[in-house]
Amino acid sequence: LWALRRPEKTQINSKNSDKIRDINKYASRNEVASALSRLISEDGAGDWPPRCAHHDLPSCFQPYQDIYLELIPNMSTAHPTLDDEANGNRMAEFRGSMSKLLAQRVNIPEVEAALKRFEAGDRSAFTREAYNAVYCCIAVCRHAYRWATIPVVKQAQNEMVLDFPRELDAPWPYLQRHFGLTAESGNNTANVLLNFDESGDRIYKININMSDLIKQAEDVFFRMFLDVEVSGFPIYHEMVLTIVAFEQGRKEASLKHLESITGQLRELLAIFYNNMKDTRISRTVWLSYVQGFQGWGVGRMVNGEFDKFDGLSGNHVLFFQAVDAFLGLGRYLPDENMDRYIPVNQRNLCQAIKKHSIRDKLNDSEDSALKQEFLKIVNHMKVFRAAHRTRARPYLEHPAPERLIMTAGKSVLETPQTKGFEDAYKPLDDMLAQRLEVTV
Ligand code: HEM
Repeated sequence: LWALRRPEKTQINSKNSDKIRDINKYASRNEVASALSRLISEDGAGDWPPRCAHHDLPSCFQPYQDIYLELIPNMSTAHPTLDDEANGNRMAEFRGSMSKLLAQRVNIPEVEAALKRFEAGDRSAFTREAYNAVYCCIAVCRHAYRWATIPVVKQAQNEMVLDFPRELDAPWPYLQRHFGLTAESGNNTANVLLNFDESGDRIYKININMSDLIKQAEDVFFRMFLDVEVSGFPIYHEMVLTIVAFEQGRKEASLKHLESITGQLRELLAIFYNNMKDTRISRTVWLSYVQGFQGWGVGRMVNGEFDKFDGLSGNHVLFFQAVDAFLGLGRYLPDENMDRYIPVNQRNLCQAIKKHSIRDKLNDSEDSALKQEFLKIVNHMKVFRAAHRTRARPYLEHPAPERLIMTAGKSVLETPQTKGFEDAYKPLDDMLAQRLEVTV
């Protein structure tokens, strides 16, 4: 019956409507507009950031949401212990309860049949916004099972391969195929961007019964990533207009659009400057309570070699990839990581932006105003990268004796040979320094 009640919405009904119409108008003539239009209609379910129908899940997926919401209050503890056995017991208990409830309530053949119908193009089964909600839900359930206790503890970090309940494995390949990704872990789109409903409330929180300090750190941290894409959208629109105007020889108009990007970029980066600080996101709790859930660090043996997947990183964020492409800079992530963690429509958008980047077509004498404007954007990005580098470190440096040194995006950094934080963190800090250096 629910199939009858949920026709796919094609109508655009958001504050972005005018811009979306504009983008669609250029889509047949311009590759960047076409890639953006596709991202909006497919991954975004008609908008960007993507729409997500968390309160309207197809019935066979409802148990996953119920189980997450039922179990998650038990996941965090205010008193992490260094006792390996006690931690092992906590993990076993959480995983045991989750496996049991999933087995009792989820009907795997129904789940797979619904995903198969969607894959075959049948949108009567569920809408794109419901599909987005399913993606987020299964991804966060997998991450909850992966860590089983927050703060993340060494026992979980030391696992190399982890068997997931069938209910969590069966839908994953369909979802990853749909978004054009290969990782067994979640990613910034699945776990963070899609984790908001239409009113902007975050659905799958991590620390339910913890202190206000922890809850605020969690809320503010994840909200930043949504807000970056909210402010990013009008910039993507202006990127299209800058490129289209330039390609049509309307350089004055192109400059106006570029100037608009510079102004909006300043506001977007303020989201980062205003929030990534101790008073908003406490350094005393971020590492232990906020970051760990989004890590991964397990994998599988492939042809005798261990293949490990990583968790989430700011490097997944579409906006920064798009700006780099617009500036004509090389990519930060290697191909393998793009294919694993970045949805294909986001990859294609950045590729189209890079291909049509107008910066290297500018002529010294005629286009100096455009050149100058691009330099302003470069400077904003340099300031962001320098600030990100100095602000990230104290969060990662904070003591968390229950765990090994780890970032969510690069997994455990520590080996028996590692000599403390400096030593473990150096390669990552070097990557950030290197990225700052190539931002020219
Ligand atoms: C406490 C919070 C944060 C920490 C500890 C942190 C740490 C790091 C580290 C170590 C890297 C390099 C390794 C990697 O690629 O994964 C990185 C990359 C990156 N992070 Fe963060 N990050 C934080 C928050 C953020 C936020 C809020 C954003 C954006 C809204 C962000 C955006 C990026 C980007 C775009 C990169 C790729 C490198 C670049 O483009 O310069 N990070 N982060």
